[in-house]
Amino acid sequence: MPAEKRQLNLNLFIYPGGHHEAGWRYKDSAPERVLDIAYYQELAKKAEASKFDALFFADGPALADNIRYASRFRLEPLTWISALAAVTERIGFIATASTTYNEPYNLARLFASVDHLSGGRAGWNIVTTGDASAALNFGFDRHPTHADRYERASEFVDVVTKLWDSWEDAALIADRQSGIFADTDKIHPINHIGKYHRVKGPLTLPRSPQGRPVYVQAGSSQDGRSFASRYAEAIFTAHQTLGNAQEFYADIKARVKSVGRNPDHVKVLPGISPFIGSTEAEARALHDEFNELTQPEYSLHQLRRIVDADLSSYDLDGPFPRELIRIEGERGASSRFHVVLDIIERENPTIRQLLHRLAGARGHWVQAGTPEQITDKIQEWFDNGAADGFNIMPPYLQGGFDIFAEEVVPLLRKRGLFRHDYDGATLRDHFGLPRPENTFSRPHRLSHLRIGHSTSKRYANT
Ligand SMILES: Cc1cc2nc3c(=O)[nH]c(=O)nc-3n(C[C@H](O)[C@H](O)[C@H](O)COP(=O)(O)O)c2cc1C
Repeated sequence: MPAEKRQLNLNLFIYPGGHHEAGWRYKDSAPERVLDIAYYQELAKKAEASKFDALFFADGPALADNIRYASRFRLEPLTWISALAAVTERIGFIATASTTYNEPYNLARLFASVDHLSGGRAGWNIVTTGDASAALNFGFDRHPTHADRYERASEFVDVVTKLWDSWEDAALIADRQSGIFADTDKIHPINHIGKYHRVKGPLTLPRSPQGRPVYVQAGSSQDGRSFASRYAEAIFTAHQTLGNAQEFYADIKARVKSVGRNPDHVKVLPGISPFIGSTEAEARALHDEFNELTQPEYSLHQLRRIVDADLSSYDLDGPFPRELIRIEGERGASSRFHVVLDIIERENPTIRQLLHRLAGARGHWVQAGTPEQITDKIQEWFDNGAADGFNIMPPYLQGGFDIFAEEVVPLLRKRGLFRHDYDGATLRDHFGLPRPENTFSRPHRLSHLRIGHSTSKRYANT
């Protein structure tokens, strides 16, 4: 039997008004529905009918500071996905949550609850939060540095992992006859004392269907890559060229291998925002139509956030003043800054051209073409060591997704690149990821467990 052909993983990445910054203004958008659960339930059902792996929701714990011009409010993702899991059966849900502005115990409970209630369909996009203004919502004077945020993130994930393992799989018995509901010998405190967190445990509920929700990571800096190689099972990333995406893909897979993990168990998923037309000219005209709807005040503000240069007094149709950009410090550590710098150096755009390049998807790959051309591009990256799948980022909703589902998905199937139906029931099944062993159940941890055992008895009696 020939080995089964490698399959793409596809997530629908949802921004309420679509990914193009002016998407909410497009005539076929529905900005009046962006707080209506039925709107997202329709989308989730459509993505499930197309057999997508998951829906993905970004987040940050602060209001975007230019909400005047863009549909960039933020619903809380775990609340959001709970309501979507209730009306779907197979599709996964990936919710973003910050390790800088949460506590591990609360977050472990939230995700474990969603994983249980959805039957094993939860994923966690682990972010450290780039938006410094979030600090002011949590009683801090200052946003921690890039390095400190990643250091805290590592300890945070270690704690959450231990909490998710604190009930062994066999701990839940519910035996009417004996009257034993749970085997307390199989429920362990974690007794974590670290630099950032002190957590006794155990968690308030049994191990979840997937063992742990799928660990997703979305930072591509050096710190981000090293974090990803240790923890991530799927990686979201933004690239503009095949070459850059290949470099990232090869680097991540090598790092994963070097820490003794299986590179096939870490899916690299760049973003693509497709403008689709029945001819290339029609697709380009559609893209132009969106760019006409952009508002320079918003676009300049967005650019300033990435490159920290004030361009408001410059002629938008003049050359981009490269000399304003400084690479050192925090900014130089951020991967999105380098994506933008790379566009400036490669394409030498005017300021307006750069604003339009970024308006589509904030530095993600924007492609305008026929369904055939979009399919070719996806296949090119998939076949040439640049991607295991993609975050599909429709420029507007819902039509921007509908056309991808109706026109591109069938072509991907025809080429044998995408599933006709789900094989399994959980998000891990869709991504081809194993269910992780429980760290408390491993034979070599038995001596440790004995210590935990006596403590767990104490816990049980209090
Ligand atoms: C597809 C994608 C989605 C992301 N979603 C979020 C998000 O929801 N919240 C967030 O704070 N950062 C998000 N990020 C940003 C990264 O998590 C990270 O903070 C940023 O890239 C800076 O980190 P880095 O310098 O390690 O790349 C996302 C990045 C990508 C590529």
